[in-house]
Amino acid sequence: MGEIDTIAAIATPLGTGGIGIVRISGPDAFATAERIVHLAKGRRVSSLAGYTCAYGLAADQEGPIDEVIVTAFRGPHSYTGEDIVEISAHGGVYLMDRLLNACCKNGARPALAGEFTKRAFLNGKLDLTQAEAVIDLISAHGGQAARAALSARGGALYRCVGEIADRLTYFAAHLSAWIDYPEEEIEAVDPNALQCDLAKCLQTLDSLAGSYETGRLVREGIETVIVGRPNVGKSSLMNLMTGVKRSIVSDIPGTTRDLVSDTVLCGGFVFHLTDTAGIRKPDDPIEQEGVGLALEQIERAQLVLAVFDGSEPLTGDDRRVMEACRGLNALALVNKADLTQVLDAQAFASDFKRVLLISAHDTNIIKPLTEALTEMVGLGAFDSSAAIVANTRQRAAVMAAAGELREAVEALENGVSYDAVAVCIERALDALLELTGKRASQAVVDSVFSRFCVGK
Ligand SMILES: Nc1nc2c(c(=O)[nH]1)N(C=O)[C@@H](CNc1ccc(C(=O)N[C@@H](CCC(=O)O)C(=O)O)cc1)CN2
Ligand SMILES: Nc1nc2c(ncn2[C@@H]2O[C@H](COP(=O)(O)OP(=O)(O)OP(=O)(O)O)[C@@H](O)[C@H]2O)c(=O)[nH]1
Ligand SMILES: [Mg+2]
Repeated sequence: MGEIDTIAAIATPLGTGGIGIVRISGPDAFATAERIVHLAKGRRVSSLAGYTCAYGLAADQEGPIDEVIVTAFRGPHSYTGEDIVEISAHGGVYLMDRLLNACCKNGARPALAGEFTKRAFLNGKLDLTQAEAVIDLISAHGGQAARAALSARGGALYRCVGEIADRLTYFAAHLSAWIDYPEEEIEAVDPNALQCDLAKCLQTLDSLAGSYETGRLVREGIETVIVGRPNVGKSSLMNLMTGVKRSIVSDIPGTTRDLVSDTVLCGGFVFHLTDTAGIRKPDDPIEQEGVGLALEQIERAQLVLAVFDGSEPLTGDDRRVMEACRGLNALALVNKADLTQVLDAQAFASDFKRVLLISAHDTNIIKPLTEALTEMVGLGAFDSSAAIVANTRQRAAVMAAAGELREAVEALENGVSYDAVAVCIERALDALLELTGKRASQAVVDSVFSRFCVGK
């Protein structure tokens, strides 16, 4: 390991903004900032106490750059655990670039992607799951994903895994003491109790591994397609949900021909909506292509919203839509609730998981619709404060640990030697410590931080 040096980066997005921040971290952070920023009233950057800020003028050898605010953090009480100075200037590509250059001529070097957070990890400020949560926080598109990432940043997964790791450490220690020092007065290992304890850990790991799919839906959003025969109100529903005039609406059947897509937030969850052409035996080749695209979307979607017109009897085209939805995750929306209803909800019972009466002209339906949508994709009871597995690295580690514990439980069941059980427990422990980074290889750590952006 070489000497720890001082790094600097632009921490705010590159563009025009009210304020832009250059962040400096490392042993020379204060000395570097002092050479660039001249504080008002004769104060010195190097004399600033932690968690204080001061007004000044930043300059390089060319002359003044901008008026700035300097914020001081004294290690270990900072994001990275090192000394940090943040210089906030007016946000602008030129100003930020020039400030960063000034830092790099005065004792700092440009930070690599993720290097601030990597230093925070190396200084014990966060574990690998918390570091990964920082990426998820930055890239969250909806409230639920952001809350889940914040829970992980706060250590939800870290604590859950840590508890299991602590118990496994205890079991492993007890087993090896029992095996290695049979003549000492060590409490006998009770195979039934151990099997039961391991099974409990295994159960927690299995449910954690299962949480990956839920987390993915929350992070990435749900591919949702709106289908139905012409004129039932698909585009009206699209516009109601997006809150803008996204699709053309008219009383002429066959208005929508192409796919129209947009992303909406419902209950803090992200839904990628696609409005489609009305499904019918088309009159012309262009419409025919639109119908083909609609049918393809049904196959691809994670959630199908099938719209019907409640004021009219079911037609052959309606039945074709029902058939296309059979066996899929589909919700029947009986539209035009404001008109006299002739459809019987029973008609949809066999092909759809749920039926909802709506009017695409009424914003009051958004609430019950949101509830139905989230329930349809299994997010009705989503708890954003619970520990979840947030990426494939985490899932692989959890599954590896679970696999080892399964083997340990089986070994106990079959009366195999305690040696074999101890080996499995040790391996499970390795997988969990790699997950949190307590015992992770350089390659694992590097690959986690390679996903970060510069300045984070
Ligand atoms: N200006 C600014 N805002 C920011 C950050 C930053 O680095 N700078 N962050 C960067 O991502 C996030 C906040 N993360 C931070 C985490 C810990 C500490 C910190 O000083 N920790 C100390 C003290 C904690 C305490 O008082 O309890 C410590 O850990 O000892 C600072 C920022 C978001 N907002
Ligand atoms: N009364 C009433 N009319 C509605 C409702 N929803 C939609 N409409 C009307 O139904 C007609 C068709 O609406 P669209 O949203 O264009 O229907 P579509 O399913 O997208 O039709 P295509 O694009 O042709 O497949 C329009 O005149 C809408 O104003 C509703 O809830 N109540
Ligand atoms: Mg339409």
